[in-house]
Amino acid sequence: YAGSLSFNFYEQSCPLVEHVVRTSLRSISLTDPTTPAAILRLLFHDCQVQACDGSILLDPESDTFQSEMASGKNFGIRKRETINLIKTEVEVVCPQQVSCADILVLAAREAIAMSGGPMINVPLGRRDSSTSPNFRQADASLPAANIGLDDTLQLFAKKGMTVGESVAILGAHTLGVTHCFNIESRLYKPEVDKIDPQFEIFLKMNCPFGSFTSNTSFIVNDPTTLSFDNQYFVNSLNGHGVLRIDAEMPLDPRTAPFIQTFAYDQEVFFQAFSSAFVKLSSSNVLTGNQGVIRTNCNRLY
Ligand code: HEM
Ligand SMILES: [Ca+2]
Repeated sequence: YAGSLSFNFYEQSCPLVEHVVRTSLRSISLTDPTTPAAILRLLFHDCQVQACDGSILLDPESDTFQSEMASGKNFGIRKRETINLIKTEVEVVCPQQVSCADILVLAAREAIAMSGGPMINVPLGRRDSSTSPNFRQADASLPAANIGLDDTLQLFAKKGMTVGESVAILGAHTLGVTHCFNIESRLYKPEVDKIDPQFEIFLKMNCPFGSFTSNTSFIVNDPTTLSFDNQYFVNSLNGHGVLRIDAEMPLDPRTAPFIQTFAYDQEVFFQAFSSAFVKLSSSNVLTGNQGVIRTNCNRLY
């Protein structure tokens, strides 16, 4: 049967879960301050393939090596092991109660809050996938790095987001980095979107031709890459959007008003982001007795 998500789902079965996720993620982030960015992107990529069901956490099956992580669109995805580490701690206090999918959602909302963003109240009760999507499914479901605005708005409309919420959720790019690999086509292949000439010089200096396979050449997504603030919108208004979508939104009449509002008023951004985050993380999830509660997030059984 399908159940439903609720805000007090673990009140009886695991009242400590939020506390465990919070303290654990905080201590891990002390040793690597880029953890919050990685966790937030990890959540998006989990939710995009099937649903937020922990499928991205599954290791390749030894005989096929065809897990969704084999998709090129998951380039740069990190910290899958962090979720399993937190899961191990949760298993100690409440064995077999909390899904990996919920732990990832809780970790992502802690990642946002600990970086200075809003503390988002998230509904819980997701179940983990009992199947392992392959890289083809991930290829088909994840947006390309050079996706344009129409396709992006369509993608988020499928999660029930308004245009304002779609703009807000991309404010997640207030954290973290983009590897040169992901802007190769923007910089060195004839593309439809125009780059501010000064900024193009900056990008090409940091991502010279031939740097694409390197794991160590990247551009920060906004100047305050460790803070969850509204600088992403200020940055993209100034023509410094790193990805095509970051650059297109301030130029399109459908999205420009939201970019301006969010750049001007961080509180309005935080509110729109919070409702978008709940939609992103609740869409089409497994509940009730669908799916499973994994013991080890990286394995099906
Ligand atoms: C049209 C939709 C989107 C596209 C095309 C897109 C694309 C990308 C790309 C290409 C990167 C760079 C990855 C790398 O090179 O390591 C990135 C980074 C990132 N994205 Fe997105 N993204 C989208 C939506 C989202 C959403 C909805 C979220 C979260 C709610 C998100 C969160 C992040 C974060 C936090 C990073 C930084 C990761 C890190 O530093 O490790 N993105 N995104
Ligand atoms: Ca998934």
